[in-house]
Amino acid sequence: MGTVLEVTGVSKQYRNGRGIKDLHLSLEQGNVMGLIGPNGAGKTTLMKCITGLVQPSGGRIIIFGREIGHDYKEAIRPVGVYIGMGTMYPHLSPYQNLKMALRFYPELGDSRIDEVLEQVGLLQFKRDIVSSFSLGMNQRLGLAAALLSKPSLVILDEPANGLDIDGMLLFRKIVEQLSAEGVTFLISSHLTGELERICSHFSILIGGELKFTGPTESLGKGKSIEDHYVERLGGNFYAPSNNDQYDE
Ligand SMILES: Nc1ncnc2c1ncn2[C@@H]1O[C@H](COP(=O)(O)OP(=O)(O)OP(=O)(O)O)[C@@H](O)[C@H]1O
Repeated sequence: MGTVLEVTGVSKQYRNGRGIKDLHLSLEQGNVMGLIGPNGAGKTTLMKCITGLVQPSGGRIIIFGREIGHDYKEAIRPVGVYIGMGTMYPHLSPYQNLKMALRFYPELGDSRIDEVLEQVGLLQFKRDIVSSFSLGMNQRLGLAAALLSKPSLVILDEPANGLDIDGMLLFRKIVEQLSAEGVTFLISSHLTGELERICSHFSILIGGELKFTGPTESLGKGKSIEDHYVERLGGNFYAPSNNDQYDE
């Protein structure tokens, strides 16, 4: 088993001073890493840095031995990503959206679209218009898009939000099956109970700083991820500021 992702001293400071500070994280092949933290902790920012959607202010990110700052195209090739809604064209169907994404993977045929839509339970809605989709259906489609290229590292930002019970079971099954085949996952979520079921490892991010990273089995007997998280907060429940200014 090799190292898939190495995040070394990664920081991102937005102009409003917020962001993430000096994060160190490492994922081995087949790991399912859950990323938890309060609203505004920096989970999405970290994922955006890893996938090159945001330029870090410092540090190094290496995916399968390739540094994304130097060799972005090759480093990102084995990565499947779903970071939030709004990445699909709403006036197009799932088929049309995925067909566009498939252009970057000439080795994969059209049948791959049906395969991933089937996997996430959306095949019957293949020709519907995405703008008619519910939150859960959008989440399923995002997961399908992330899996389309048969990635070796899958990065999912709050993929379980809005999923119904069937969707949750499907999601769990997909993660279990693929990780058993050696696919590595980084998944952010507020659903700690769900993460406990699927994650081999978890990390806690609070106020842009990593407070814990380690195997789920290192939780003490009878202790949940939520207990661990509350301990790390040290009773200081975090309230995100309401004067967010969005800039790079
Ligand atoms: N483009 C931006 N410009 C300025 N500040 C930003 C930007 N994006 C995020 N931030 C700030 O950086 C911090 C981390 O945000 P981020 O979205 O990474 O948190 P998160 O952990 O994903 O939160 P949530 O659980 O609410 O999705 C927040 O304080 C947020 O306001």
